[in-house]
Amino acid sequence: MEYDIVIVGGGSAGAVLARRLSESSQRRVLLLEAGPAYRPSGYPDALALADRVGGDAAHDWGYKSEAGGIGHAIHARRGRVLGGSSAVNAAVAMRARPADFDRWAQRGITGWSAAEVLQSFRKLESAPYGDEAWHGREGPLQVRQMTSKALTPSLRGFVDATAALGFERIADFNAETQHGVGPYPLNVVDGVRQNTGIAYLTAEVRRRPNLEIRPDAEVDRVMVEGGRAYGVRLVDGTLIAAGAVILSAGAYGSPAILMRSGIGPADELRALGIAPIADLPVGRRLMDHPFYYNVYALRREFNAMTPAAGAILWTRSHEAAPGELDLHVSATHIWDPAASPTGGAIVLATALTLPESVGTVRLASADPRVAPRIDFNFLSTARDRRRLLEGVRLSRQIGATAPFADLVAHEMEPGRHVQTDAELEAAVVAALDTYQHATSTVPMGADGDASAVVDTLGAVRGIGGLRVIDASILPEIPSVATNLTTIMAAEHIAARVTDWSRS
Ligand SMILES: Cc1cc2nc3c(=O)[nH]c(=O)nc-3n(C[C@H](O)[C@H](O)[C@H](O)COP(=O)(O)OP(=O)(O)OC[C@H]3O[C@@H](n4cnc5c(N)ncnc54)[C@H](O)[C@@H]3O)c2cc1C
Repeated sequence: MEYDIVIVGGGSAGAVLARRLSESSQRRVLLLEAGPAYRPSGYPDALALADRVGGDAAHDWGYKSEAGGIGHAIHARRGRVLGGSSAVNAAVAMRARPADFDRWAQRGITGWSAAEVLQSFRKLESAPYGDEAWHGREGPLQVRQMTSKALTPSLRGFVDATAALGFERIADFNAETQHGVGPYPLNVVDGVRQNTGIAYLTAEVRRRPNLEIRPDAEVDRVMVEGGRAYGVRLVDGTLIAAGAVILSAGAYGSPAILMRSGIGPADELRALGIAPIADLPVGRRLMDHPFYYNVYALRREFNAMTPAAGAILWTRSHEAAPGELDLHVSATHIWDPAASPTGGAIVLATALTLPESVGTVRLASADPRVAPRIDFNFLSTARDRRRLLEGVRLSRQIGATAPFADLVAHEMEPGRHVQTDAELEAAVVAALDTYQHATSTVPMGADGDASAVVDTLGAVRGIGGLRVIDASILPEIPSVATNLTTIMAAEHIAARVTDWSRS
């Protein structure tokens, strides 16, 4: 056998694992990535420039969700490149809150308390600001706090208008207090998005003789015999043997690979002609943040749209549980200026950050070239609808408050003709998008939790030598963007597993 460990997917989590696991020169690590692997300084502009969000078609998996209850499909973006979705995201570097980890504990999950994960959050970052109690100074990921001065006039107007409505100003969302408004922390340096292919897989790390990174290598399935994973098969039929397999293919990729390998809901697999080897609830707990864009045309004299991100209000609906912050209003310029009559626009996007609606990821076919079926099942509860609409009303209230209101020409979306609750609900549902934060399709859980697929260190139940470590194992979606929490999860597990071949 040539490799001790094969990691499938070099995204937010996979790049972390490739670096950490190859720190021991005795361990031979292979990282397989379906997309290309650019040099750290060689990413094309479509991926490198932080103001361009979502990448391009050449580096996207092209997934579309099912229309479902909201009546339309959504482009579920995922980066297909070394760095994964961290190479196409908005580079907002915010951590899950202690209240998020408290909910994990309520599920019986141990080892992931707010105090325990804080050390892993500190370990991942290099932040030249903030209190050392919260921040790391020497981690691979460069994180910078946007200042009010660096914001465009309209983004600053958003912060000031929100503060004028009585919300607290937050200088550092990654410290003790999150309830309020302030500029984003970003993993951006000199306008370049620091994806994990850059931050974790530096030229020096890539030179390690015991680490091989193989691009353009798409995995079909995990090879399992006698209840043990012994390698993977690529879509082109190549077999690769390894002592242990880690799936880090993301919230759509990892469940799809598991199911093609016979690990998933047995009835569904049989119906597709796949022989089940472990009947587990893979793909049954898809969670994501529903997202609605309240858009304003900027007045021509305030048309600046760079930097694109931004600032955020993190707050709670009237129905939030105690201690929870279940709404975001995120202010960015991620909008085509040509679509604005004034040549400039600002988006106040509302997200429900603690949705109770749960969706699914299923296989459409045993053929790895066929995309999985993604059903977000957004707004399937009345409470989710009410809370999201409360957020959109708040966003429009900010939109009508000075100084923001003085900087914009008019509201473009949903537009002034939308006034009644029924009109607003119809407009929000018709244009609903995802925040692109899919999680929990291969959820971790305590022993005895029948809805879990992996244990608290990512080991797949009942299969030896197989782990899943990426956004799919988060037991539920955190109330914030998911990149930092995914990177943290990889750091957290990498530091705790002592024998990767056992599970
Ligand atoms: C447009 C967009 C904007 C976002 N904005 C933010 C933001 O500003 N802040 C934030 O915190 N989060 C953001 N997110 C979410 C965040 O980026 C993701 O939660 C995070 O990157 C997920 O990490 P992951 O390791 O689970 O998966 P990914 O990073 O997606 O990595 C999976 C990797 O596996 C590879 N792969 C998949 N299948 C296979 C296969 N069969 N064989 C081989 N390789 C495979 C993929 O190509 C990819 O490289 C955004 C996401 C998107 C798409």
